[in-house]
Amino acid sequence: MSHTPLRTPVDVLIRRVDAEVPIPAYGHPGDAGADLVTTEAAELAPGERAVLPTGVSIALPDGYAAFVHPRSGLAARCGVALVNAPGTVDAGYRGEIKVIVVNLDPRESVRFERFDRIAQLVVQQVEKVRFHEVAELPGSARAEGGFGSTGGHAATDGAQGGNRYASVVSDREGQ
Ligand SMILES: O=c1ccn([C@H]2C[C@H](O)[C@@H](COP(=O)(O)OP(=O)(O)OP(=O)(O)O)O2)c(=O)[nH]1
Ligand SMILES: [Mg+2]
Repeated sequence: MSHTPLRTPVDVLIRRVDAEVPIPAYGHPGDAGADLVTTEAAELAPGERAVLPTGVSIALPDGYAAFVHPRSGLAARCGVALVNAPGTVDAGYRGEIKVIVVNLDPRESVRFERFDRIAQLVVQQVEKVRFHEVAELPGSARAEGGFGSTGGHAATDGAQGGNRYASVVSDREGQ
């Protein structure tokens, strides 16, 4: 089945900081993210992180932002994550887009060669809000429930915050 775009693509100006870098491209029609490459080779030991250059800078229209997302293949195969996922590229940012990668594999190093695809860029419209301070917020069904308040696991039902999870994990490890 052919893919008919429902919307006209948004035009984004791009500048190559590295003369040879490929322009970010969508792998398939309908993909949300255009792949970003690293222009520098790098080797990360287990637990090590690096800020890798992508060789491109962009000028987004006002009202848009771009988000640097991880690639699931790299995550599943090598344990590579983005420290700040998703990274936020502001509309006014004209510097080179960088990717903050970390090797979460406990044993294996990971090596990136120049022009390996390391992340993907998702461009989205974003709202700008005005904050209006009030003494009381309007009620809601969820109210202040969060952090596992809907349950789903007997051990965490009724948990009020993050500490409870830490004790659940350590209890299991001791078994
Ligand atoms: O993964 C990322 C995240 C950010 N940036 C660039 C674009 C973004 O517009 C700028 C600032 O990012 P952010 O606001 O997340 O960082 P900050 O620590 O708040 O820095 P600043 O004080 O410059 O806003 O850095 C990247 O190139 N890659
Ligand atoms: Mg900031």
